[in-house]
Amino acid sequence: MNNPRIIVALDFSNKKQALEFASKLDKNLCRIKIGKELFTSAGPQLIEQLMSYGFDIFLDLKYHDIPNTVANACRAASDLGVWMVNVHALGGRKMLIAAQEALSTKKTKLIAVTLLTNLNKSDLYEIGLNEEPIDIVQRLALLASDCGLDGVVCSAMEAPQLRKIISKDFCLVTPGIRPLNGNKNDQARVATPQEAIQNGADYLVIGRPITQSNDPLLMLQQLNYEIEMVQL
Ligand SMILES: O=c1ccn([C@@H]2O[C@H](COP(=O)(O)O)[C@@H](O)[C@H]2O)c(=O)[nH]1
Repeated sequence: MNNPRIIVALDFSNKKQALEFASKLDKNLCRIKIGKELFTSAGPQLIEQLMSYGFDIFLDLKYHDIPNTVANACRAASDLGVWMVNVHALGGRKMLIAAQEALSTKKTKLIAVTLLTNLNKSDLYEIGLNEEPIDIVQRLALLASDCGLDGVVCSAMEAPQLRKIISKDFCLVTPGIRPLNGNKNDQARVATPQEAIQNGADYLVIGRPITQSNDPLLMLQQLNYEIEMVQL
């Protein structure tokens, strides 16, 4: 597979568990996402190791700070040679532009988180955002696109609307993916893998449905098969 669409969220607490799990995966069937928990415990050395096994790495640290700080963090991430890194779109235009300009190699894709997929309308109301999730996601995605970023993180529920208004090269990365009738855990805005692809998602971030499966490789193969069926 030239362009694996599944990004496995390697949400483990330490390097040993993460490497053991990664050894069960196939680099031709997935990319790997390293988030805050694993990066804090294992650091950049783990990224280098996984890249040496041939995996593309999405460094999901969701930077959100003043422009100078975020720009320097993005430069450090692209120096590591990761495939993708992200920031929060809520950091605003100046931060997004500084981050984009700071990448040391344009081989690293920079994307912006719009609204976390665990948030629903009442969570948003509580923090003073009295709008539909889709309206907020759309506004932040347009901002990210205007600032020259490569794409956004959104839920697959919002992908159809974004596909109507932003160029097809703009990458939509969708967590909150659950098999039909699967446990939602702490996710709110969810979709099945088939729905995500039909809705126009480019990449599907999938954690627990794969990491907690009895046979992760088989699960990965099945999910890829389901995705391919939609693409035919
Ligand atoms: O809006 C967002 C942004 C990032 N994530 C991350 O994706 C995975 C999802 O894991 P699951 O186990 O499939 O729920 C996780 O690492 C999150 O930090 C997200 O869920 N939503």
